Amino acid sequence: MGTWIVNGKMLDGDNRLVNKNILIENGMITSITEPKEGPDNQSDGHERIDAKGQLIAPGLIDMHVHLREPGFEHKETIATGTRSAARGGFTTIACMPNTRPVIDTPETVRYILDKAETEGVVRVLPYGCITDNQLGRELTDFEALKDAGVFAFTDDGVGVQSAQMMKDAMAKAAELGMPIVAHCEDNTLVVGAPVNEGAFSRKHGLKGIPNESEAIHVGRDILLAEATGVHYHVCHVSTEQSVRLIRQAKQLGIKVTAEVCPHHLLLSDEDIPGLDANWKMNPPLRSPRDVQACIKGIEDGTIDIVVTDHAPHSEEEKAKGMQAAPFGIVGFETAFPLLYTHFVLKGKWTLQFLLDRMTVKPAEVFGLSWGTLQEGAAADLTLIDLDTEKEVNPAEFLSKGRNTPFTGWKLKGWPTRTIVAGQVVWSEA
Ligand SMILES: NC(=O)N[C@@H](CC(=O)O)C(=O)O
Ligand SMILES: [Zn+2]
Repeated sequence: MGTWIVNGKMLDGDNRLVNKNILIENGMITSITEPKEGPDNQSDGHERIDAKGQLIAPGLIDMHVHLREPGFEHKETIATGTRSAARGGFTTIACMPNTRPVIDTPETVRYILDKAETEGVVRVLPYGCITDNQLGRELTDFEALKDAGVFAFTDDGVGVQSAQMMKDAMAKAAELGMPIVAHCEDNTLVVGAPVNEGAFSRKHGLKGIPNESEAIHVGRDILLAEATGVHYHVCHVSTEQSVRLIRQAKQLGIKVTAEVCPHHLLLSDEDIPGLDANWKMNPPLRSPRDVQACIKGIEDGTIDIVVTDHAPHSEEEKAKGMQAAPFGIVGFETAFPLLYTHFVLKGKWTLQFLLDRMTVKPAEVFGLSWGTLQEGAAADLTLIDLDTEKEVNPAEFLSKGRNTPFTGWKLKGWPTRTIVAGQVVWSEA
C-alpha cells in the first residue's frame, strides 16, 4: 500500500504554485497528478495525508551541520540532531568532522553511518577530515575514508594553515574526484578574538576577527584550486572580500562553489545587543556592508547554496560569556522560516529561488540524487505552512542546543511534516 499526499501545492519550476497530488510507494514518488485525476474520487486502497493547502517542497538539504557525536553528546547526538533537522524540514544533512574523535578514520565514519542508520531520522552524509586530528600536519588516508563512505573532505572548525598541505590535499582529492570543503581562517590574524573586528569589538574593548582572516584563505585556495583542478567549496562565506574573490574565480572558470548561512544574510555586528554569547559564532557577524555583499553574492549566483552551520552548545558553555564561550549557534529549526519571511515575503526573492538554494542547488553542487520532486525520485519531501505566523521559541527545539540569536522573531513558513524515503519522520503535534 502507498500513500497519497492530497490537497498540496507544488512549485511548477516557474515560481507558480499549482495544486498537485503525490503518490508515494516503496519510498519513491510514483505519481504526481492533477487533483481531479487524483485519488479523491478513487478508492485505490492507498493511505491519504491531507496537506491542507500547504506547500509540498522537496526535502531540504543542509550541507554544513555539527551533530557532535561522538564525543560531545551533551551538546547534541545523532538522534537529537537529526530530529531537529527533520523539524526544520531537512531530509539530508552533511555532518562536519570536528567530533571527538574527529572523523579521520574509517572506523569513525562507520560509527557515524551506523548510528545514523539506527538512531537517526534523516539522511546523514559524513565529511572526512583533511588532516589527522584536524591538526594540519598530515593528510588523512583519503582513499580509505572515501571507501568508508565520506563524500568530501574538510577540517571545518579550523582552517588548514599550511598552503602546501592544502595543495597536497587538493591534488589528492582531485585524483579521487572528491571536493575539498574549506573553513577559511588564517589563525595568525585572529588570535583570541571572539567577535568581528569593527564597531562592536571597539565598543566593548574586545579583540576583533578581521575580514582578511577569512578572505586570505579564500584567495590562496582559489589559486590552489586553479593549479590542482579540484572542486573547491568555501564554507560559510561572511565577508565582502571573499564574495569578490569567488566571483572573480567563477568568471575565470575555476571550479569553486560557496555557501552562506541565514545569520550572515540577516544580522550584522551592529545588531548584537550586548555581551550575549548566543550572538557568537565563527565566522562572526560582520558589518552591514558585508551582509549586503553576501546577499548580492547569493542573488547573482556567486554563492551557490544556503547552509545552517547548525552548531549546538550547552547553556552552561554559552553562559561563560562572549570571550570564553564556544563559537556557534543552532540553525535547523529556524533557517527556512527566517529566509522565507525576510526575503520571500518581503518580495526580494521568489519562493523558487529560496527553495532551489536549499534543495536542487546543494544536490547539484555535491552530485547528490535528492532535492527534486519528480516521478521516480526518492520520496523525500517537506510540507510547509506558508501562512501561519509563529514566534521562534527555543524551548520547543528538538535540538539539545538553545543557542540562537533569533528568539522571539515572528516568522512564517514553518515546516509541518517531513518525509524521508516515504516515511513520516516528523510531524507537527
Ligand atoms: N561555526 C561555529 O561557530 N562553530 C563550529 C565550528 C566552526 O565552524 O567554526 C562548531 O563546531 O561549534
Ligand atoms: Zn566552520
